[in-house]
Amino acid sequence: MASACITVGVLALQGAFIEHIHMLTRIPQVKEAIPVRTEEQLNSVDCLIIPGGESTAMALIAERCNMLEPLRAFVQKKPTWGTCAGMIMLAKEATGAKRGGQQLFNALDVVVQRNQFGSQKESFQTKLHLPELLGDVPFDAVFIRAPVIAEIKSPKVKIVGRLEQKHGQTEAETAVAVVEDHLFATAFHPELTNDNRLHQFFVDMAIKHLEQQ
Ligand SMILES: NC(=O)CC[C@H](N)C(=O)O
Repeated sequence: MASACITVGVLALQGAFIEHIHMLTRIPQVKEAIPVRTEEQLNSVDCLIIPGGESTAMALIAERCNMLEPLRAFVQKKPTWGTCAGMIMLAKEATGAKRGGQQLFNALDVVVQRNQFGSQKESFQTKLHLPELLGDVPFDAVFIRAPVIAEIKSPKVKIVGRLEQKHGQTEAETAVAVVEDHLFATAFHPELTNDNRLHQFFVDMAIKHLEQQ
């Protein structure tokens, strides 16, 4: 595959997908960034971003559109980045899920805790260092009713970002960004800043993974 041309899909069933598409238009290696709502669109992309929003709603819509199984199959193999609600969807397990449980895409071998910081008004912005991904320059991370990684279930999961300060009940050092093989997950919303370095990281990661296939 020529490394200057991948098609990135952004799951567009619910949530902040437009913002991701705007960020991706600034990445030179992205040939096209498309909203994904159908199986046909999913089959046409090289990698996928699952945006923030509301994971319970996203799961219900995915089920209603017959997208649950195609998405589960996709994320097993293809590079995928889940942000906030997208991170919850990517996980194998979520605590604080709605009563009766909620459908997940079951790929990332972690337990996520939903709504770790409380309600919308407990949203906050904080600087995070992600040294393996971004070197020394911190990233302004926006947390909106955000989850955290509560438990890591496999040695393949690498923590690449941790909270630097305590927030309410949540301790400093809590994991908020992880990589596992072809999967990347962040508890915050990188598409709501002007900083596209994490989008660049994901595109580079996806290209590397696809070249190894
Ligand atoms: N900003 C977000 O994506 C919030 C996630 C939401 N609290 C959920 O459980 O799905």
